Amino acid sequence: MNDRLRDTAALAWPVDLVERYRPGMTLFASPRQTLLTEGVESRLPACDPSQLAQAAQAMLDDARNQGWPLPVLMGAVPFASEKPAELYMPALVTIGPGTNRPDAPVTRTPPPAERQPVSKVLMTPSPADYRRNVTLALEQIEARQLEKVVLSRSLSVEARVDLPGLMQRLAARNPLGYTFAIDLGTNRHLVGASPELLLSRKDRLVRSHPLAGSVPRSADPVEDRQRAAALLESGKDLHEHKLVVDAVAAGLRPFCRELEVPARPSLVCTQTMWHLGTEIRGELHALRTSSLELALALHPTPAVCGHPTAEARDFIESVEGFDRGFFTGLTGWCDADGDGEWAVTIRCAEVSENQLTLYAGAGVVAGSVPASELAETSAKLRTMLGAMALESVLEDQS
Ligand SMILES: C=C(O[C@H]1C=CC=C(C(=O)O)[C@@H]1O)C(=O)O
Repeated sequence: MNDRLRDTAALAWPVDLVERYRPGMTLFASPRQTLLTEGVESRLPACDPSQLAQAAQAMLDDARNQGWPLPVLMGAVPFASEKPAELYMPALVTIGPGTNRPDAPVTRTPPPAERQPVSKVLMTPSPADYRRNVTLALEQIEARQLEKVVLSRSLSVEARVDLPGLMQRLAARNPLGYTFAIDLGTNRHLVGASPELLLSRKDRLVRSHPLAGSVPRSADPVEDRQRAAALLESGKDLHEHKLVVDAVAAGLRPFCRELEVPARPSLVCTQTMWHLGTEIRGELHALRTSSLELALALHPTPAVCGHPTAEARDFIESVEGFDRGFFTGLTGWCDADGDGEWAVTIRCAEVSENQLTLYAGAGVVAGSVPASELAETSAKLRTMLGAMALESVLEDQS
């Protein structure tokens, strides 16, 4: 085997790869498989965004022609896909089993997060401005300018992050989701634990698992189950969800000879949230359509932007007050055969030396309540804050 690709599937549990992660590497752990990469062989040069998937495929084909057994491209595409993506072919890829193996722990007991002093907490927009943004969105919805828009906020904190420990805790808490740490260069990392699959491709089989319509979990088990049951019956949330499912199905249909779209969503839960989710499966017409091409064809879905897309994007730009960067973009990998997995970049943070920026958003449709959307974004922020013992920063902010 070429020494640039190590396949440890027969030997390792995901635990081994997650524990081996160090800053500067890239980790992408999913129920299907875990990839840990080191070094950068080549970076995809900036190109016309409409040519991104073709440029990526050309780079992977070149590498294969030079004798690599199965070249892989990893990285992240920002929310605004006209901005530069961070996609590269790693020098060394280690592939291990996925996190969804009942016989295999995702991590041994992860090291506990150490409490630490935090300073300079900045929320953009402020909680009051976020509620005001939701009210403005509801006016646009009432005036039929929009049907749905996803509004988010960012939280910057000055704090030091122990990235290896954080990745072990996130992976242990997110065995059915997508745990990632992408090296963005110059000491910056994009890290997260996303519950949402934008697109996965294995041979002709494609899968997408959009989530939309959510409620925070409760510590009281009875109340927790009641909230989940109410979500499944909520007309507002079912409408918010259907907009996403319809868009994903419409995006995949031209590429697929068969597409299965369940009529009703099911419940998906994380440590902090209940979501409505629908798993969509399709069979591709043509094997040359890569996972990256499919993922870019779907992006941005109404789970992160809104409906209609262009109007929602303009509204987000006019009120949100910060650059989303990679948040609500896509993160994952694609190999030279076109197989790959792309998660929606949510429940995430950008980490640099001693600065941390976290993000969370919520879908607004007719019937949304500003205070509930604010509470939903706080609960979503707790995915990352909880894994860093930083939940207290929300106390004065939500
Ligand atoms: C934009 C986020 O969540 C999306 C994904 C799942 C459920 C969502 C919702 O119910 O609003 C959002 O569409 C986020 O977590 O920051």
